[in-house]
Amino acid sequence: MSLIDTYGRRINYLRLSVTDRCNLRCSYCMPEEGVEKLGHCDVLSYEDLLRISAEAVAAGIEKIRVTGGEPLVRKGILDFLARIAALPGLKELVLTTNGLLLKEMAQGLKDAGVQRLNISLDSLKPETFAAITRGGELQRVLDGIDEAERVGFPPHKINVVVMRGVNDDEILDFAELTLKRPYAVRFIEYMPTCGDADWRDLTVPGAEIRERIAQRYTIEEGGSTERSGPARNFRIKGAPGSLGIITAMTGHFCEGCNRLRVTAAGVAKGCLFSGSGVDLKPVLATGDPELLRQEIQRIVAAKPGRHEVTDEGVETKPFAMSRVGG
Ligand SMILES: Nc1nc2c(ncn2[C@@H]2O[C@H](COP(=O)(O)OP(=O)(O)OP(=O)(O)O)[C@@H](O)[C@H]2O)c(=O)[nH]1
Ligand SMILES: C[S@@+](CC[C@H](N)C(=O)[O-])C[C@H]1O[C@@H](n2cnc3c(N)ncnc32)[C@H](O)[C@@H]1O
Ligand code: SF4
Ligand code: SF4
Repeated sequence: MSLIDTYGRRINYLRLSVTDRCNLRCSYCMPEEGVEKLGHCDVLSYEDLLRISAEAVAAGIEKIRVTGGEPLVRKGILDFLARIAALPGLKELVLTTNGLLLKEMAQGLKDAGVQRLNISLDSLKPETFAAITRGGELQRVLDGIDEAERVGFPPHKINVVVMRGVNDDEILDFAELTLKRPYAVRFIEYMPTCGDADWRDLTVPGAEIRERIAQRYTIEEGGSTERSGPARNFRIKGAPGSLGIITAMTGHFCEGCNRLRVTAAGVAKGCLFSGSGVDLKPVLATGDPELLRQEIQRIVAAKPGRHEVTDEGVETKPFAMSRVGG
């Protein structure tokens, strides 16, 4: 089976948010006081998340990325991941994390069948890291990254949200990390999802990030695979690691978009910026897998052609990325 939308795009990638909770409060993701938490009844049970995943895979999804909030803070996550990994037909199970709990959980994640980790890391300086994350301890994340490598994960993808005047002085430091380690460092353009008025000052265009690296190093174009994300990849000549830029604001990767999202509250979204999305709870309540599969097919059919972030900002209402899963 395959899921093809009205623009001819094959949708084979599901981003599944398992919680809206987080052990950090990144300034670009949520307000300082945090966001109102979903009640326990509003968060989908693991059983329901599994039913959605099973039907999505049966319909044509090949890759599932588990995200959040912070997925590693949800109780029982390792058992859940092992059950997802066992779904027949699923080719890739991957996870996006802030890395704070990796030191303790890396082995468990590997044993559960997670194949690869994307780790958010916005600064290599303890004070800047603490300021961006509002209290996070950099060393814990670095230890977690090392531990995940030690237990045998393939080279990690490191996500860096670049913000002018905050961490853009570290673009070269992050690029140089790929000279020492085989990581895929991806710079993400800051998106004004929280409705902030000063986003123009903060967003550093991908072209500028690349140019700053190119001024210092010879760069070569790098490849991307069919199920790979929205990053445009390149590398410093001779480096074991690679670099990528996710031009969420200035670029147009929507024509190649292959993804579907389900939030922790059970709302399916054809696009990161889809306003209200489709609540899957009523169809889950019927207990009928066929109806669930049909609903997934309908959401794919209604997937918008492009994003609603333009040079003017975000057209949709502000939202906390932690609610949608990035
Ligand atoms: N606009 C937009 N941004 C996205 C999309 N997918 C990912 N991003 C941005 O890229 C960030 C990093 O995403 P990840 O969770 O690492 O997933 P990914 O980039 O799909 O990862 P891979 O599948 O490993 O390439 C997200 O949090 C978003 O900020 C997308 O479909 N549209
Ligand atoms: C919402 S987090 C969820 C997973 C996990 N807590 C983490 O931080 O990796 C997923 C991704 O969204 C990105 N993100 C959140 N808000 C963003 C924003 N305003 N602009 C760009 N990326 C953002 C984060 O950097 C992170 O890589
Ligand atoms: S980006 Fe991830 S770690 Fe940071 S607040 Fe959002 S959900 Fe938490
Ligand atoms: S903005 Fe929407 S359509 Fe564009 S790549 Fe992201 S999810 Fe896909």
